[in-house]
Amino acid sequence: MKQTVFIIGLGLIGGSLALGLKRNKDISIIGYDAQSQTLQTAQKIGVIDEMASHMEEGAALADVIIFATPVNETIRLMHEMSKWSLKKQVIVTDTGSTKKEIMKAALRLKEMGITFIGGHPMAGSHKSGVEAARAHLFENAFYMLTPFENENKKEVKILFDILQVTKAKVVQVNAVEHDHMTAVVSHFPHLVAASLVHQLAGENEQFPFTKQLASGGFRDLTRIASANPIMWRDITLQNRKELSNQLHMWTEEMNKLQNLLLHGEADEIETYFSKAKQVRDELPITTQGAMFSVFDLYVDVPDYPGVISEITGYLAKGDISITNLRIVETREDIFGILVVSFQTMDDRAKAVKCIANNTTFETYIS
Ligand SMILES: NC(=O)c1ccc[n+]([C@@H]2O[C@H](COP(=O)([O-])OP(=O)(O)OC[C@H]3O[C@@H](n4cnc5c(N)ncnc54)[C@H](O)[C@@H]3O)[C@@H](O)[C@H]2O)c1
Ligand SMILES: O=C(O)C(=O)C[C@]1(C(=O)O)C=C[C@@H](O)C=C1
Repeated sequence: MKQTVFIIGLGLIGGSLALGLKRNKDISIIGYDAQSQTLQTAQKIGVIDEMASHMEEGAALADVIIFATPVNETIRLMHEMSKWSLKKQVIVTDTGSTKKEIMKAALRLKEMGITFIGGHPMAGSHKSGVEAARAHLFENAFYMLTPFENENKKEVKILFDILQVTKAKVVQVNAVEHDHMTAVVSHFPHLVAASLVHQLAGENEQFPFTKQLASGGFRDLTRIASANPIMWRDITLQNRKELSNQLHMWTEEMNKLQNLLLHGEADEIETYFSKAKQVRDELPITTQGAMFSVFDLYVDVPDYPGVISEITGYLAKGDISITNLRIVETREDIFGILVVSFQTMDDRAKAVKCIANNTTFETYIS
């Protein structure tokens, strides 16, 4: 059955969803973005099938409406939506990183008989904008749905089926639990990353060389601080209660560490690091083989048969030896899924050029 999906906000997430959903030939995508340049680019590079000249126009034609806008803007638009004319059976969803406030705003839609199912794909990047959109962004990532409890079972199933083509692992959670869990693994780490960068910036006057020394560790820890500030302003404001609790716990943890250091408690410090290492090493991502050695290269490739031999073929032609090759089956904190290892840094640098010359796949060095 043909379905029309209307996506509002064609940035990294809206654009990636459009590309992912378009793999299903029965889905046609109408798009809208507040930035006319973005809307035109989305049409030009084939992210959407059709442009809506304004939101109500696209909404009236849609079987599914997806808000992929910053979360405060999504709430504002959900209020406006109550004035739009929509298809009777329309399913409305979003991609926002917070869910409690969004579901609160959805109560008004519910009273009007409009089905709203909260959504949040746990995959993304510090990049934003339609140019960064990728059809395969959600492959193997968790995609959380937060319907109203015990309601809309039929519509949840329809949305679940539509999302299957993105190859995400679609799961249902409750909005309050969602905001607690994402505070721990996503929102609070963002505060920490930003604060570490500020701490480095504070060194600039007296020790300007410090920032040049920021290599692997600092860069790994702070990559996410390069993300869109407006998006993160909205997320952290909406989830501020959870973040305040996390901050409180973190402060206690830091005080505990400070004490151990001040008293030179060598054994306890070692135990502290050992426990952290154990938990970190047991995270799904590392058991799935994502550990990297010094000369690993992450190649952001779509999941289709033959893609590995395509890459290794180009490297062989370029006379570049590889020492290992593996697939990372999650996109939760790194971009590429194909990890190619090299014996030397020089080989890896040659591989970056070789892949850029022969493909459009992006490469990353963790
Ligand atoms: N970036 C991530 O890693 C990530 C991951 C999962 C979910 N999310 C969530 O998805 C949503 C979108 O994030 P993104 O990374 O795609 O951001 P983005 O900045 O790449 O894109 C947002 C787009 O929304 C448009 N927009 C803003 N206000 C609008 C309005 N009133 N009407 C129409 N368009 C409007 C912007 O012009 C922009 O093109 C956010 O709610 C975010 O919390 C982000
Ligand atoms: O990989 C990144 O850069 C992200 O920040 C992605 C990330 C995350 O924290 O994991 C960020 C916010 C989203 O709501 C979901 C995913």
